[in-house]
Amino acid sequence: MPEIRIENLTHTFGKGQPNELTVLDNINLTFESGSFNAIVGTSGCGKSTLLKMMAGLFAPSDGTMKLDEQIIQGTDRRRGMVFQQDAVFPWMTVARNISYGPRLRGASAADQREIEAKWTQAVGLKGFEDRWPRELSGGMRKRVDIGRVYANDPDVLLMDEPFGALDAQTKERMQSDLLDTWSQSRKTVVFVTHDLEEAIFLADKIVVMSARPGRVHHIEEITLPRPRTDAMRLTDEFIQIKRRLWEMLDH
Ligand SMILES: Nc1ncnc2c1ncn2[C@@H]1O[C@H](COP(=O)(O)OP(=O)(O)OP(=O)(O)O)[C@@H](O)[C@H]1O
Repeated sequence: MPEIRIENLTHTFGKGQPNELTVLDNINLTFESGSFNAIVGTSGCGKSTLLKMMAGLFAPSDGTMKLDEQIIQGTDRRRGMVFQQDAVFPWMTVARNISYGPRLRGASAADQREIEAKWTQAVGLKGFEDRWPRELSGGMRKRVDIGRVYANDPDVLLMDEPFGALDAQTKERMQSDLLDTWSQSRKTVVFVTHDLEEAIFLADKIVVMSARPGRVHHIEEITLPRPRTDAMRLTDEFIQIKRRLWEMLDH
């Protein structure tokens, strides 16, 4: 499993123009192979920009971003991205959505059925294979999104507030289920969120960013044991981490 290394990365939108805006300033980060990482910070500190660069959607104005020593350039199936808004195709059933990537790459019908069965089960959608997205709740559509990214078997999962639009209870269920899926394959995950509790519950490492321009303010290693359980959210250790991180954020 690969490691992501970000070195001396700076990004300025509209460089050289009167309205140029430096959103990321000298970022140095390593996301270890197989680790679950979260990025938190106030709105506008550049979290999504950093994640989109890791996806290869655009290049930094300065510095490098490497995956296994190779400079990240352009999008690649090895780096799967889940956005806040679900990207489910409304004209495909749940199963067809999930096997979309492999089908595009020419997987046989038998392989597609196998992938559909594996991932509908893994993301908790068994029994819903033939449903249409319009028949699903927001949480279920998110499950389709995650299943579809996993079905591509990426090495890295980049998640931009994937549960941001869900109610609190659904969100907690999705977090636990995501950890279950992740623990079976240990892909390298980078998860952007506003929600400190979500970051602490999920991650091995939390990057706290400060804004204007976005910089790495602090890195918190989370040593809570795995598997994580909902009861841990109420422990003193958890609450103390949350309080400490909350005080670091620019409010
Ligand atoms: N394509 C773009 N062109 C110009 N400015 C941009 C572009 N994309 C983002 N920005 C600016 O860059 C800054 C960082 O945006 P970004 O979306 O990365 O922040 P964020 O930390 O993810 O915010 P949020 O938590 O609100 O999603 C913002 O000031 C935003 O307006």
